[in-house]
Amino acid sequence: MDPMPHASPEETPPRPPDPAARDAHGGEVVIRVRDLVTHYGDRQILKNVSLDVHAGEILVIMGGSGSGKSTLLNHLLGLLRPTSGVIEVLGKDINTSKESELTEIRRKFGVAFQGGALFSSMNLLENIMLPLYEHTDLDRRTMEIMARMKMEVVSLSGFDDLMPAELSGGMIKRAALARAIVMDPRILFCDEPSAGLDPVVAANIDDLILDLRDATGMSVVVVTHELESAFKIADRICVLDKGKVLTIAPVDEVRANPDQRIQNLLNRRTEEEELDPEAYLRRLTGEKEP
Ligand SMILES: Nc1ncnc2c1ncn2[C@@H]1O[C@H](COP(=O)(O)OP(=O)(O)OP(=O)(O)O)[C@@H](O)[C@H]1O
Repeated sequence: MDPMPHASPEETPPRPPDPAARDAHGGEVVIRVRDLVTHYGDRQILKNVSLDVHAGEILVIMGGSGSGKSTLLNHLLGLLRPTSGVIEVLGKDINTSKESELTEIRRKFGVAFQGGALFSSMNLLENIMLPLYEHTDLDRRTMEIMARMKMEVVSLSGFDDLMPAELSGGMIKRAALARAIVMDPRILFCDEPSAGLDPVVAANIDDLILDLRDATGMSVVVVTHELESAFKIADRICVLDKGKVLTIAPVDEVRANPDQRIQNLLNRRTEEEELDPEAYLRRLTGEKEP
């Protein structure tokens, strides 16, 4: 008997789906939030927030100051317990998960914090290796190689020995991204990845996030105030207002949404620029930004 019968073309087994090739809006759900309610003391901060994040998509969370973006992000990271509601990350309910299960889920996501959150006493290489120390038993040499591969991805090769105080704002953001992806996460969370950077450096960070997503197929959740950045990188935008989701939709739909609260948020930058007399004067005189 032929131990390996040849399959006819009709019998060819189906290929497993390629997550990177899936439709960003119809693919597997990697984060599922339902009716999330949270309080600080007596004050209700999030009001029945529901949203999904799909495999391979970039979801940008926007909203005015105090609208609840950081609170929502902290919930997704399992750092806060809600008053009620469900938060499932990669199929696990993180509110009811044990600490050991939470650690297992956290291995599968990376976080790039707003200020970089680099340890000032460690050099760049050590900072980027940190998650490997925390979550793996790899030998130091392997960790160094893995960290350097990610430093190359974010254009920080050769800066192993620099201390955080010696890095520019853009380098700190890139270092934070390198550390966040050093474990090849399924989900990357970025808190204000381009805030405080000049426009060219900020645009580089946006390109980097897009390239990382395209290369790995990971999902990315970004909290940002930067409108240009949101429009450039988002597949979908979730607009929060006073703890409620006003809309969660593709960029073009959000821009065309007639809701005045959404339009106020989207037009904020233009209004701010119009009201800035110094910027106006600089435009007239052709002087560069200080
Ligand atoms: N630890 C806390 N204790 C009490 N109230 C808090 C706490 N953290 C945040 N808040 C309040 O909760 C609300 C939502 O805050 P949050 O930081 O989530 O908003 P945000 O949209 O991220 O704002 P920003 O863009 O200014 O960072 C705000 O009114 C804030 O004052």
